[in-house]
Amino acid sequence: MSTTTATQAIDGSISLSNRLRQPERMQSDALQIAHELKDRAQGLVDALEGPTDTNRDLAILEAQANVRSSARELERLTIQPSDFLFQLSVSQQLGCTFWNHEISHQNGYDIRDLNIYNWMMYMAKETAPTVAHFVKASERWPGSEDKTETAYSLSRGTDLSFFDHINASSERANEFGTFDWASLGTAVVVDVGGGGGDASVSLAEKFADLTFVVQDLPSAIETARDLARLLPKNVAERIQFQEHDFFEPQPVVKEHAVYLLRMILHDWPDHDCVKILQQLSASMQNGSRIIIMDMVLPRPGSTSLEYEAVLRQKDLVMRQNFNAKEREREEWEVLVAKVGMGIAHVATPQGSQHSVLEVFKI
Ligand SMILES: C[S@@+](CC[C@H](N)C(=O)[O-])C[C@H]1O[C@@H](n2cnc3c(N)ncnc32)[C@H](O)[C@@H]1O
Repeated sequence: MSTTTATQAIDGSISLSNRLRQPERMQSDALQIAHELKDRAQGLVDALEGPTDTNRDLAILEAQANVRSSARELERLTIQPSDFLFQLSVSQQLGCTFWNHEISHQNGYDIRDLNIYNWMMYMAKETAPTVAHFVKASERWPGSEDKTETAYSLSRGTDLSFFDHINASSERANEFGTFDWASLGTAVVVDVGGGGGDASVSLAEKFADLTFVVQDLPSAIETARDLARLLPKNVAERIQFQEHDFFEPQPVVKEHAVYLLRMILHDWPDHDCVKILQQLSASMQNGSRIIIMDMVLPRPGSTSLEYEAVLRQKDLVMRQNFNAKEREREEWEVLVAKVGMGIAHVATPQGSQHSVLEVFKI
């Protein structure tokens, strides 16, 4: 193995171990040994990169033996689901070069790939607890075909079915809960660039006094209207669909109207956002406001590396697709100030990547 390969492997494992060094995993033996393994692997790299003298070969042999010993210890452990990823990441990056580890060779995943990493985190956090409760659930409800008597519901301590539980705790439900929609009374919510109207439908189901106008380009509105035929009457009768280009003057002009921009502005560079906001500003009346639901990027280093990487990856996707971007709080402030507006409130619901920004005309 070249020293470059070794160094890359170590670098990779160091950044991964930082990403995975969450408090809930600190207690396990596996983690301790994995850290020891990492240190010992670093020792091997040092030995390999060390000065070429008579002690070098001995140092390499000794370091290699240390690595093997930690690796064997790690392999002997029964590893908890949350530790599995850590072991896998270490063995992926170190193991395949130092020893033949079954998992790394069989699966061939590169855990440095964020998608693979996210998938594995999902498996460990979401799927593993369900799997772990399968036997108990089978014992408690032998042969049950009831949607609420599952390993999933047992593992989450809920009486709800999978989908009801997901919906009750979903990011969207959470996200919408951040703003006091009920306080608007009988206002109209204009869902600007509302797509299929999903956001309006979710809100209409919860807030019976609100009415909605979902605006989008003609083809999107056509599809949305088709889908709306499936909605229950008490929801459908409060949602209108309207073809509207948000670069054109806003047709809904009403006191207390709320203009919802959900996942819109991140698709556009600043100069286009200014045009979109100017059209809304021109139509805003007494008590009107804009609710922006979009990402507010954390300042570099202010959150975990892993979380920041996920968000910044989305920032790159915006750049790659639209020459647009995700914005930090200061960037949002500068943007809305360009159209004479200010941000009254920013809230980031727990578990959501989106924030809710309440924007008023100054
Ligand atoms: C990322 S989607 C967001 C949809 C919706 N707001 C949501 O939260 O699910 C962006 C939406 O903007 C719409 N859009 C793009 N350009 C538009 C324009 N010039 N006028 C109105 N809508 C537009 C797209 O059709 C699409 O539905």
